[in-house]
Amino acid sequence: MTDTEALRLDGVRKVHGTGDNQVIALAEVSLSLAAGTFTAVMGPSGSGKSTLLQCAAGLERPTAGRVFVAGRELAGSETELTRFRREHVGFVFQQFNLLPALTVLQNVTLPVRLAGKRVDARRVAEVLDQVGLGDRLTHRPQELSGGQQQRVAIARALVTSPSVIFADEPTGALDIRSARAVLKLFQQSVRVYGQTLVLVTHDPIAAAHADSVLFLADGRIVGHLVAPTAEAVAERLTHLGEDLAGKGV
Ligand SMILES: Nc1ncnc2c1ncn2[C@@H]1O[C@H](COP(=O)(O)OP(=O)(O)OP(=O)(O)O)[C@@H](O)[C@H]1O
Repeated sequence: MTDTEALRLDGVRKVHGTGDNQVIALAEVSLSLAAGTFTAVMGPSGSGKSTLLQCAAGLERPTAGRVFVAGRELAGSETELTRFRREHVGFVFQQFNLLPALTVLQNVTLPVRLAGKRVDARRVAEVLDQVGLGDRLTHRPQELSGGQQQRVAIARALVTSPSVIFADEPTGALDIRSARAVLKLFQQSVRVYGQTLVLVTHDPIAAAHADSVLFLADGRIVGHLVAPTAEAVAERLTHLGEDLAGKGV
C-alpha cells in the first residue's frame, strides 16, 4: 500500500441470502484507487455497482475479502465502523437525504456535530461558497431546487474532508443543467481540492467527467477506461451487453 492510496479492495465478495436464494452480488473484486482521483463505476443493472459502493464505504460487510480506506482496514465493531465512516467517508445519494427541519447550514454541519467535533466556521463557509450556496444558509431544503439540494448534500460530504466520497447516482433525480453543475462541482473538488471520488452512474456523459471508468458485469470488474469520453463509455457498455449475451446471461 502506498501513502497516496485512498481506497483498496482485496478479493471482495458479497453474497446475499442463503441456500437456494443466494445471490452473488460481488463475485470477487480487487482494486486500488489513488488519492485525488475521480473514478466512475458503470455496468448493467444488477451487476453489483451499489453493492461495491456499500462494501467499499463500510455500510455493508463483505462475505469475504478486505477493504482499506486511507490505509486503514474497515473492520471491528459497528460502533468503530460508524466512527470511522464519520471521519473518513462521505456520501452523496440520488435522493439527497437532507433533514427537512434543518437549515442548509445545520444540514452541512451535522456530520461534524455528530462526530462530536467543533464546527470550523471557516471551512464551512469555504465549502458553501464552493458549491455556490453561501447566500442560502438559513433556507430549508424544501425552499431549494433539486440541484441546490444536491449541492447542499455535496457540501455536507465535503465539509469533513473525507478520504473518499462515494456518490450513488447523484444526478439521477436532476435536470440536465443541474446535473452538469453537480458533475462540474465534483470535478472541481477533485482537481482543485484533491478530493477522492467514486461515482456510480448509468449515464455515459456523467462518467465522462471522471478520470477513469471501471466496468462491472456479474459482480466482477471486466474493463477499465482512462480519460473517458461519453462516446467511448457508451461503446464499451454496448460491448459489455454483447459479452453477457454471449454467455447466455
Ligand atoms: N439485500 C439484498 N438481498 C438480496 N439480493 C440483493 C440485495 N442487494 C442486492 N442484491 C442483488 O445483488 C445483485 C447486485 O445488486 P446491486 O444493487 O449491487 O446492482 P447494481 O449494479 O447497483 O444495480 P442497479 O444498476 O439496478 O442499481 C442483484 O442481483 C441484486 O438483486
